[in-house]
Amino acid sequence: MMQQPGRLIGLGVGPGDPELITLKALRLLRESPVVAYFVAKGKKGNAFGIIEAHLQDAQTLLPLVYPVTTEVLPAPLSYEQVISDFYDGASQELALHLDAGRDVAVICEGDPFFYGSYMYLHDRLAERYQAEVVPGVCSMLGGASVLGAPLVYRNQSLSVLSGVLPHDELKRRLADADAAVVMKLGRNFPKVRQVLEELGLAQRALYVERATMANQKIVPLDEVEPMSSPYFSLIIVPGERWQG
Ligand SMILES: C[C@@]1(CC(=O)O)C2=NC(=C\c3[nH]c(c(CCC(=O)O)c3CC(=O)O)Cc3[nH]c(c(CC(=O)O)c3CCC(=O)O)/C=C3\N/C(=C\2)[C@@H](CCC(=O)O)[C@]3(C)CC(=O)O)/[C@H]1CCC(=O)O
Ligand SMILES: C[S@@+](CC[C@H](N)C(=O)[O-])C[C@H]1O[C@@H](n2cnc3c(N)ncnc32)[C@H](O)[C@@H]1O
Repeated sequence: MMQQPGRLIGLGVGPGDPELITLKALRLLRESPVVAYFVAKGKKGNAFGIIEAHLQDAQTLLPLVYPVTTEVLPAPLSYEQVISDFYDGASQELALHLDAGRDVAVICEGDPFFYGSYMYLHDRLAERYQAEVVPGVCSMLGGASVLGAPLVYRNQSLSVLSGVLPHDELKRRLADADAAVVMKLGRNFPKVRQVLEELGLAQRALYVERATMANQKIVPLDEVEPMSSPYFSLIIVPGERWQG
């Protein structure tokens, strides 16, 4: 008899506070024989840190270690190729478990479909295997909560922007936004702050590092040390308050 393949599960575990995991994610995490997680070299993994207290001895752990995050690659290696090969390899590793009938939960910090690496596994595997995605509280909502910043009132629209965007592109989009969230700061921080200053938005903008995590830090935007901003930080420009 053919072995019934396992399920691929993209499991959002929330932005950091272990209590911000959903009941459904917790149940599926406990039921999954294999737990995979993305992690930067030499680090513990943010998603892993959120759920590790719930793991049981019988579960197989599958760390998927990024070959590169911020390092400059020597020619002829390109970031896109190295990352694409990495996702190919990770998908094959997962497929071995799925083919053997084992469910694999890929735990994701925040939400899996919101800038999560899980998306690249999903794109490679979801046509071949049954895939289930459990949404998580994403970082911008965790950030808005700890900053005490209502995001959008009434008919305002929210722009979610990547700090990786070039200066002019970021400026054009921010100039048009009622309210905005800028993700992926890290080395992009000085450029993002510069744009906010040029637009006169710096006073309204709020900055948080590792929102809801134990080492969360909220710093006034003009006091952030430019080169110390971690990748896990974001800026919120809340919508103008509506006197309802
Ligand atoms: C190149 C760069 C640019 C960019 O963001 O575009 C980038 N990651 C950078 C840095 C960085 N990444 C991480 C750390 C350690 C953080 C720490 O632990 O403190 C650091 C910083 C460091 O190493 O110092 C870990 C990490 N990365 C992702 C997750 C979440 C997840 O996997 O869900 C986690 C946490 C896993 C966990 O721990 O739970 C996910 C993504 N990161 C991607 C790209 C995309 C994948 C590649 C692709 O497909 O292109 C994707 C999927 C986002 C996407 O799709 O856009 C940027 C350089 C910016 C710069 O120049 O400063
Ligand atoms: C690869 S994306 C992952 C997003 C995640 N899947 C989510 O749902 O929020 C990484 C970016 O999310 C933001 N981020 C994730 N978690 C964060 C947190 N706890 N506090 C602040 N920013 C966070 C940062 O801007 C970071 O550069």
